[in-house]
Amino acid sequence: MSYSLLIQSAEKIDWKPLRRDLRKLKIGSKPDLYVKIYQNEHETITTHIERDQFSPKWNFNCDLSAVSALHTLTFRLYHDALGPDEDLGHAEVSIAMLLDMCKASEVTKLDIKHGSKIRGRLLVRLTKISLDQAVQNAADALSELSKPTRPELIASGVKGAVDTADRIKLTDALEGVLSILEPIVKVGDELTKIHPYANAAWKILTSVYNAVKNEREVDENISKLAAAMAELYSSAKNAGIIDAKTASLQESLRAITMLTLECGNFIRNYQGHGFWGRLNETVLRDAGQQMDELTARLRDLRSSLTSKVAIQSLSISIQSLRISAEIQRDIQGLVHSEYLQTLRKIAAPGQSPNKCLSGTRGHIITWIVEWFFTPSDTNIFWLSGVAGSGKSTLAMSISESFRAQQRLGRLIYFRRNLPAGNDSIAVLHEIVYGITGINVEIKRSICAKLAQDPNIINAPLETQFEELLLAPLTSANTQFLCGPYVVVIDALDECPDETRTSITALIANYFHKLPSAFRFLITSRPDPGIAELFRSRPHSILEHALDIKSKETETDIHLYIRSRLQDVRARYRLSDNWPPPQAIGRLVEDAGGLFIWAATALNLVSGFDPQGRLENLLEHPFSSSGDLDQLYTIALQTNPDWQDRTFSQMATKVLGAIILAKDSLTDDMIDKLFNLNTGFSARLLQYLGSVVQWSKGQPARPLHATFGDFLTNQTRCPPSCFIDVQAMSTLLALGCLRTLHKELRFNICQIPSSYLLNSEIPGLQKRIRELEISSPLLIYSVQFWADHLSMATPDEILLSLQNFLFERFLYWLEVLSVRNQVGWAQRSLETVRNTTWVSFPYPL
Ligand SMILES: Nc1ncnc2c1ncn2[C@@H]1O[C@H](COP(=O)(O)OP(=O)(O)OP(=O)(O)O)[C@@H](O)[C@H]1O
Repeated sequence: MSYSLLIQSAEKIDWKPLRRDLRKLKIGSKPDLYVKIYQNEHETITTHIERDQFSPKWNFNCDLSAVSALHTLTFRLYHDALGPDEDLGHAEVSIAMLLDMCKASEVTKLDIKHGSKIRGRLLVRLTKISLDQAVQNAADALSELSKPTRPELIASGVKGAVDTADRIKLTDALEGVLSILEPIVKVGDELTKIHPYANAAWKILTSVYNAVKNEREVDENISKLAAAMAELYSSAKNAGIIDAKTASLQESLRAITMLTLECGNFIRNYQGHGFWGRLNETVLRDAGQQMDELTARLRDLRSSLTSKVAIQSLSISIQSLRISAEIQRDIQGLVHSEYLQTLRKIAAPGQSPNKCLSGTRGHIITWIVEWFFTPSDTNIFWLSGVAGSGKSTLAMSISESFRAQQRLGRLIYFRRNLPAGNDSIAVLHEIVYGITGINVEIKRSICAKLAQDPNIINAPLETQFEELLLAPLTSANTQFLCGPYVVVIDALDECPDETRTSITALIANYFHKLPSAFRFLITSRPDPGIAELFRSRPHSILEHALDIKSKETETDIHLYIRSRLQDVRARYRLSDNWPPPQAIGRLVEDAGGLFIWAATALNLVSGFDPQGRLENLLEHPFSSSGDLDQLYTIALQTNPDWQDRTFSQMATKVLGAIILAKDSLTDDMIDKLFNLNTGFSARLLQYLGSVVQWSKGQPARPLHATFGDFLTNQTRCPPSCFIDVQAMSTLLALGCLRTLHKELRFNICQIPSSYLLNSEIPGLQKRIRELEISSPLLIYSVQFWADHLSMATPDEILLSLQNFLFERFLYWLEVLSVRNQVGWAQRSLETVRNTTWVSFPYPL
């Protein structure tokens, strides 16, 4: 029996982040919610994510089939930023019961419970689809697709005529699509959000068209796929979508061009001009399945267009179709996920990069997207660029667009203050984990390897690369990989020295061995070590440096500044003739092609008194364009007290804690750490909104890594705010020690989680979680001690701290009633003693 399920929305979800989750979340953000649906505990389908909402509206439709109406449906609610391991709550109901509930009122409400607490309500609707209806749907679709476009040729019955007719049908359909796509491509930059996809789709279809024009044999099904594409375009044209005057129509057009890109790519591969290798029986069977899927997606999109359904649900239906088909095939999903949990993950910092402002970077995005879609032996694109030129933002946009197309689009990004442990194995595992989502065969093969040899995850890199990545991707059953699948590694230069070399070597020496359908985008500053290794592989690595002096960059920065100033004007209700006409041009000139300059300048202007701030900025004589140091100096001096020596000494400590600490600290914690007057850090930070992300009571973080570069470099930064890393580290360490002593007198403390989370002592983790009540500063202090102290302080202090910590371990064990585990405590202390003390973010 088939059912149609609608996950409409959720009513105000009652959720607050736990302290342990804070570092994964953006300050003040609302949750990014999605729902996973399980049928009798088997994961069946997942909605898309509705970001930043307590009352998300998914309007997500899907079909379910179930053997029995007694099957249970479980709806689990997740927050994307917290990962898939723990849900926020769930609702459970049998199919029969839900059908009954939906009879009375179309949409019904289900309580989402977390333990005994009701977190909110989920609005869903379940209806039966009758067999007749399903058969009728299928028959309609079939008859529509089988309509011959050239009846006279089909009817002629001459041998070979079917091939010829199919070729004509295919070329006709392609001509039809191309003639509609061409004007979109020509309009170009006006439709910048659509343009990269339309352009790439147009190029692929043109190459397919040129190739099939002269081919004798064309598969009948390929002609049907092309016909469905042509019909979609003709409907879109009739519905006025091709002219795309409004934002929602542009979204429709984007969905259409993305799907066209998929279809064009598929036809090209099928006809033997793309990524696939030899066509064997397995490949053909999989291709047939994929062809049916694509044809169905085209048909769905078309019928949605004609019934004028909002485009949001269109793109959702595209996604759901693909996801549901994959998931349905993977009946062992739950078992597999157990094995996959053993893979290591890159510890990602809370703050992910932003995406490019719509309309900017169109040229380079088009170029990279096209490059990804063009088969070649070179499978790594290395995008280098100076600090603040916009690499991370570009990386985020590209990975997002490939993720949305279900082409992996995995983004791995490094930031200086990341905890240790992001080494080449973690990167490899992250990719292995990512590729399990591509194809069930790959997932099975990786899980089988992990099941058969659980210790593989501790084997040398080469063995793991071959067995966990290369073998699953090149095995007979997985040759059919319709690339490109894209992995983006951002800010490679921000890995600490000891891991950067090994990760760069992994990329340079191993990635080229992967099937050509796997493409990598690596971004970094032009670091000499990275450059040397990458340039030794010219056949597999294409290098491109972001040009900050180019006309395109200037135009993009112009657009960015204009758009942000418009926002400021609207926010402060300024007059229509603000900003003055020369202002934008002058800011663009001063930015000198550096996005970070423009972003910081606009942060400054958008704070208090934008008119005055803009005037100040325009009056300032910058010695050269893109002079970030002067801009940062201006940003600091928005607080007039910097002239005062005592103030500047205290303020430098606060900035030092923000720049150097691995874990972000709140204003209160910083005050305590340095024994400052309560509220000093908060008063300082409220002036620094253009360079530090912070709000009262929340952890403070530098908005960009270049701010730390500036403050810690004596030649760039004024003496009053220069941070001497070595001296500041000692101060921080001593501050931690002092605070630790003070706090210990009052609090039940917590053992540093990094030592205990892997503990073998039964029940200990649970006890620790229960005790997670005391002082975040204490936790920070101990972790800080463990991570940093020995680098900056003399041996005696280190030794006394180690002994001190040992005492504390004993104390904690007592608190946790596991005192007899002294042996374990001693081992932990050994771990502490043997820790390599080199994980400091800045070289000392
Ligand atoms: N296309 C864009 N649209 C909107 N904002 C952008 C764009 N490019 C960059 N920015 C802004 O400029 C700032 C700097 O960009 P980004 O962090 O991407 O530079 P980067 O080259 O990665 O710097 P670094 O080498 O220091 O890591 C970002 O904070 C971002 O907000």
